[in-house]
Formats: sequence, structure tokens, C-alpha cells
Amino acid sequence: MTGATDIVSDGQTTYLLRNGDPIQTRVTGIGCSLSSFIAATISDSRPGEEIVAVIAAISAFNVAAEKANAEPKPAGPASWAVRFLDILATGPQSGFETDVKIEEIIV
Ligand SMILES: Nc1ncnc2c1ncn2[C@@H]1O[C@H](COP(=O)(O)OP(=O)(O)OP(=O)(O)O)[C@@H](O)[C@H]1O
Ligand SMILES: Cc1ncsc1CCO
Repeated sequence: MTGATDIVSDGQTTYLLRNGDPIQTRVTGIGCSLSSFIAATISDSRPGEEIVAVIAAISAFNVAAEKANAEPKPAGPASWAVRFLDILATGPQSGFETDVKIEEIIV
């Protein structure tokens, strides 16, 4: 489930991912793009580690989304989307480890 908090679960462990920016809701197709990004990342994961791939994909996508809306702010959703794609295309961002917000809940 995605939104301000993204919820990922394998039925035993649940992860709450709190990155992202509300501007993502103003560009149509961002959710679909995220689904494709997750699928691509899973396809490159080790068997049994798919949930790690899902978490990594969402977090990388959403940290990039935040960076694309950082100062100096883009003029609006269209400029944000272009900047977002440029940041995603450059791959893992420096500072990713400190930017990422993940909470693990074991039920
Ligand atoms: N309020 C929010 N704050 C931060 N990030 C958000 C917020 N709402 C959605 N997101 C992020 O936006 C991305 C897409 O989620 P969303 O639920 O908006 O997709 P969607 O409505 O299915 O999109 P679409 O139908 O346009 O493809 C996810 O990465 C999610 O984390
Ligand atoms: C169906 C569809 N077409 C363009 S965007 C969209 C919603 C999923 O992103």
C-alpha cells in the first residue's frame, strides 16, 4: 500500500517506509512507474530476498522524489517530474543511508 507511509509486508514482518513527497500525487503515472521500478528490482534480486528488493526500490524511488523537490524548488509538478527522472537515472544517491526512513514491525 502506498501513500505518505508505504506499507510492505511478507505476512510476518511489516515495514513502514516514510520517504516521499506529496508532489508525487500531482503527477499521473507515478504509482505505475513505481510498480515497474519494483518489478525490475525484484528481477535482479536473490531468491528469497524479494522483500528487500521491494523495500529498496520504494525507498530509492521516494528519496529521489524528495531530492527532486528540494531547494531550489521546481516551478511545479512538470518540472519536478523531469528533475525526478534525472535523479533516478543517476542511480543511488550519496547520503541515501541517512535519508532513508524505515521502521520494522515484527508481529
Ligand atoms: N502524501 C504523500 N507523501 C509522500 N509520498 C507519497 C504521498 N502520496 C504518495 N506518495 C508516494 O507516491 C508514490 C505513488 O503512490 P500513489 O499512492 O500516489 O500512487 P497512485 O495513486 O497509484 O499513482 P498513479 O495512479 O498516478 O500511477 C509512492 O512512491 C508513494 O510513496
Ligand atoms: C492507467 C494509466 N494510464 C496512464 S497513468 C495510469 C494510471 C497508473 O499510473
